[in-house]
Amino acid sequence: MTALEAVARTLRGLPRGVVSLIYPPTCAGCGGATADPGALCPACWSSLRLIEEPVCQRYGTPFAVDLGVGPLLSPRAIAEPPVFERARSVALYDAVARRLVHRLKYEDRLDLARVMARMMAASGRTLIADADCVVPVPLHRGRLWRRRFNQSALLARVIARSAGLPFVATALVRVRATRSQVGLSRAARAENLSGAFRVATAEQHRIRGRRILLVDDVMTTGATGNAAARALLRGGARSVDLLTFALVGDAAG
Ligand SMILES: O=P(O)(O)OC[C@H]1O[C@H](OP(=O)(O)OP(=O)(O)O)[C@H](O)[C@@H]1O
Ligand SMILES: NC(=O)CC[C@H](N)C(=O)O
Repeated sequence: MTALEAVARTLRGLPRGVVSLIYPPTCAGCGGATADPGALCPACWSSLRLIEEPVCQRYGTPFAVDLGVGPLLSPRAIAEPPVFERARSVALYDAVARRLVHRLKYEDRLDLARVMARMMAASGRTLIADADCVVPVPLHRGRLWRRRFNQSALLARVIARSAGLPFVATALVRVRATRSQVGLSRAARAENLSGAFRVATAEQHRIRGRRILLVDDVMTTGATGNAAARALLRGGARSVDLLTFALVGDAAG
């Protein structure tokens, strides 16, 4: 057991009140004081722009007005249908959502995965109900080595566990070391991700005939979701839905 594991085990053994005295609970969004560990403070909670129905049935983008007719498709979903069946996200990628995503991904705040995944499980309940297994968008092994963790896998694992679904972490592989999508145009994002994923032959049996719930932290243009869904469908998946924590409104974000 490492020193860190020993500390973690000791803390787990202590009553919650004692742990809170040593580590007072802080807001997952701004770091300010909160009542509950892993929760958002009232200010961050109210600024999070949660996505609610009515949404585009394919992309999960919110509509400004409820037209009272369903199922609804956005003009983009008609002009440019995605490879995945349906995408859903918890919140628009505004200041609070961005902070959560960046803290998890770039500041090693792995503890945030649990609270973010819980919100994803709620927003994605329809997708989860139709899924046979949960697959994270993989990182290329080089980036995984540098980052030391895959933020999407952390989210996917919690979602899978809470739903009682198999967590299939290694069947989808990123075979090309793509540059980050950040700062790329819509067309460049699709180009960057084209052919980046493949289903590992040895694990094809875990994908074949299955309804896959693909999990990522953010969807911007859907290029990553499309490329991953295409690989999964080629690998024999029956269908692919995409669940992300945040949805970016503009493609250059
Ligand atoms: O919908 P899209 O336009 O494809 O954009 C979303 C993708 O971009 C980000 O990844 P990034 O390329 O920054 O890689 P990283 O997660 O490894 O940092 C994000 O994590 C998604 O995977
Ligand atoms: N790659 C992405 O789409 C992430 C969202 C955003 N552009 C950022 O800089 O954080």
